[in-house]
Amino acid sequence: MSYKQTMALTIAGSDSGGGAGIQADLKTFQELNVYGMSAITAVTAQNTTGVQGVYPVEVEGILQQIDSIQEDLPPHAIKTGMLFNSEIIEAVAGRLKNYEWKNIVVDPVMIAKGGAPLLLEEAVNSLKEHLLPLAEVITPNIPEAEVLTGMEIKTYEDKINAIKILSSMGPKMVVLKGGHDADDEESVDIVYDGDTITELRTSRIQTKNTHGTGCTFSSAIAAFLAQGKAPMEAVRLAKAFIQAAIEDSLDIGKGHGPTNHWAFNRKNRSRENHS
Ligand SMILES: Nc1ncnc2c1ncn2[C@@H]1O[C@H](COP(=O)(O)OP(=O)(O)O)[C@@H](O)[C@H]1O
Ligand SMILES: Cc1ncc(COP(=O)(O)O)c(N)n1
Repeated sequence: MSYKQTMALTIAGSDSGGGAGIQADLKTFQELNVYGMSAITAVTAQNTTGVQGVYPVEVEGILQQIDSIQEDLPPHAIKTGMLFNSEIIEAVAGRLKNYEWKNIVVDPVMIAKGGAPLLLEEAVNSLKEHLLPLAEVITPNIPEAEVLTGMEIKTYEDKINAIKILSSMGPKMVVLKGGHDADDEESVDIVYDGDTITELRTSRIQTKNTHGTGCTFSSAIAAFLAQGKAPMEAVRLAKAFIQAAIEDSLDIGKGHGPTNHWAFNRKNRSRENHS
């Protein structure tokens, strides 16, 4: 019997603690029945309390990983996470363009939850100029959207203005994530496809265990795109995936524990068993 295996690639940094970065991405792909591949851009020494070290991989080594994948295992979707500096961003963007890869999700990772920089300041313009225009979906959180647009985002009106500026930078869809609005009773992600604004609302879960939420969310979007879902549907499903993963987050480590990648399937299975 022939079976089309869906495949996705993450181009991102490694989190030794397993909760964010490449590790979160591969766990998400696996849970969503998507064969996961990785091109590692940087190795971080990291755990739930913070980032203890950052070691970028040489650009040649990053490109070789991408070339090896393209030659033998072309992906149906790609997600980018931590890219660290402008040299890496421009090299990766060059390959994405040359290989004409579709279904690119760009998570513009800048700062780890504990405050450690995962992107150098000098790299912000490269991100805007070279990577955002290639994206099907970008997923900035509010601080990242402030850096990318150069504006302060406080009110709902600010969010809508920022989304429109981000959209003018070239991605087909912008998802402005609401995880950082700690006072809000809901976690509201605002989606803009260049035409319509859609709000995705879920109840805010009171937990300190949110390490890797952004990585997990963006890789879930990539997995659903790889499966052939339309972008809006992929974002809606990813929001359900991350909600379940935070609801059931893992209270491990001394700091911000990771989300639970099994939770979405477990929830769906128990729903099926009860119907
Ligand atoms: N406490 C929470 N309760 C419910 N959803 C959350 C919570 N924190 C984050 N999210 C969701 O997780 C996803 C990632 O958002 P966010 O935490 O803002 O990203 P990042 O990790 O990049 O800062 C978004 O869909 C957001 O709405
Ligand atoms: C290697 C790596 N990449 C990304 C993040 C951001 O994590 P989050 O999803 O919590 O914003 C991280 N902490 N480490």
